Amino acid sequence: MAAVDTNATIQEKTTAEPVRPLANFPPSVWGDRFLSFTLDNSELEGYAKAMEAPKEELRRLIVDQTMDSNKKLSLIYSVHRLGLTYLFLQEIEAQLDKIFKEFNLQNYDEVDLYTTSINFQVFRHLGYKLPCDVFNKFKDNTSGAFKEDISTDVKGMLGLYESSQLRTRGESILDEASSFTETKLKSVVNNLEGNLAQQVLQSLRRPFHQGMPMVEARLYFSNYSEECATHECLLKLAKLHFSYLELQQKEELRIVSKWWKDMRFQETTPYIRDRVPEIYLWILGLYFEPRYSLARIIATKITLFLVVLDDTYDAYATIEEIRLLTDAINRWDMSAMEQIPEYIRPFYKILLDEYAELEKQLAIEGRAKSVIASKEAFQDIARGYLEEAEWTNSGYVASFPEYMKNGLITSAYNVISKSALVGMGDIVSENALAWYESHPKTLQASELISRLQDDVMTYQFERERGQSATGVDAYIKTYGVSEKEAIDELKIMIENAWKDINEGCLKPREVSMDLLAPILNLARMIDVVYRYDDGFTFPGKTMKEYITLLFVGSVSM
Ligand SMILES: CC(C)=CCC/C(C)=C/CC/C(C)=C/COP(=O)(O)OP(=O)(O)O
Ligand SMILES: [Mg+2]
Ligand SMILES: [Mg+2]
Ligand SMILES: [Mg+2]
Repeated sequence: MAAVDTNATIQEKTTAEPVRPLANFPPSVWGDRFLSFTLDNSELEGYAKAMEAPKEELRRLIVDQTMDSNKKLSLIYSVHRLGLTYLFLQEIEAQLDKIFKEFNLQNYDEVDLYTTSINFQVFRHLGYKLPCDVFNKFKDNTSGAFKEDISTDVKGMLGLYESSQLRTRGESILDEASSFTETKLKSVVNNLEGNLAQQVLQSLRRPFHQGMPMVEARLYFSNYSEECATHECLLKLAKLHFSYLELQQKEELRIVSKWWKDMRFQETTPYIRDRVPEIYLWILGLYFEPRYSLARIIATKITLFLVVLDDTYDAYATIEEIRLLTDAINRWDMSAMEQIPEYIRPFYKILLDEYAELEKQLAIEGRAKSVIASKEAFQDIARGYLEEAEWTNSGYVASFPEYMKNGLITSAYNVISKSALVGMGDIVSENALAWYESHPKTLQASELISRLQDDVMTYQFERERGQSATGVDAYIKTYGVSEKEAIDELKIMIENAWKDINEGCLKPREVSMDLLAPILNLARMIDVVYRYDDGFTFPGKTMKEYITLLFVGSVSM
């Protein structure tokens, strides 16, 4: 009998597939449908030309000195809700500077709740801290509660509800207003009809301030047709603007979908979530302005790399492979290819090539630093993901402070916000980049919202899969509270982080709103994706609805 080749059997044993934490994520709902779009540039230019006339007419209205200030603020509110502020920013700020300077609380004595709330929202959205005292007169002096009689004023209640989302720390009247109006609006919504019913339903589902600007603009156009019709030029400009943006965004989605397919990630790493339209929607949420087209494409690619990385660490690699891959990402050198497992080499090569290409392109503009900042943040998150994997591998449950220190990094909002800067052009000055690198409070708040909202919605799924580190379990362990109390506490932290973001967007700002908007909008996208469920792993509700609204239907107006 031939000697048993023990080496062979040992060899067989060691090459047997290791046990992998596969997640069997639901497949993409979109397939290749966004690849077939073809952009007709003459159609795009046609919309741009047609926008000129209504744009000039609207500009004249905005600067019209004869218009009553409440009417002017109401017009600016509709302009803002339709996503058109960026076309008139100087004119709008000049008007608001003037009206804000004349502010006097007595002027609001006779102003109704709805008008007061429109004024409040316009000023706060544009960065002016109109005092929340303007709402004091709607409270009963003796009981201190909101007067019951305002609860029949549905439009006023809706305006107060939307206003309360813009509160900062210490504005307790707006904390009360948020819950008071939400309760009242929920109690009447089923008896409402027409546009008002749609308006209340939409705000209760997601207030404008927490929504995705591009989608909110489309919903405003549908649900507030009367307000949009007050000026013909506003209606016309909004329609043409939506048509222009739709073509440009469908082309961007085609470009990133084609890139993803050409890179063959679904074949080389088939265990990952196939979510290209969802990640493009996420990045579109950061900035929809036409001038940020290239920025969206770059940021989408880098965020897709993050999905590959996160799912590799969470749903496929062994701890040994994770250690080798993290070391390779720290080394950031093609020579590290041989140390990492076969299946992840294509990803590693594409990652390094893509960043090298970006660095070369941006060096021409003298802005390679923004690429370096993004790359370093990418290396940082790989180390953060390794830390989580080590905890899971050893069964260690981190203390809450320890978890959060790592969790702000694994929120991915540092690397995504820095990646969003890469294609934004000259607005990203040295000072702007230094501000981001200083890890400002507004960015930390957005990271906290991302980390904790995601944990609140995914911790059961992740706990079942043996992941020991989530914000919920760390909080329970550290403070010895029940799961429900832990979740309630995390939600309070999220609410306070929103107040910090609101504060950070008020003048005088540390950097221009162009640089704050991606951070604010990243927080908004967490509400879009995780308010009701884990809308990214299971994207069949909100994300599917938003992708259909923006990229499948046509702008039927
Ligand atoms: C954490 C978070 C919401 C990040 C949002 C930014 C973003 C799109 C990151 C890319 C990786 C990703 C989709 C994580 C969310 O899923 P997950 O629940 O698997 O993330 P986790 O493994 O960090 O919990
Ligand atoms: Mg994950
Ligand atoms: Mg993860
Ligand atoms: Mg999660």
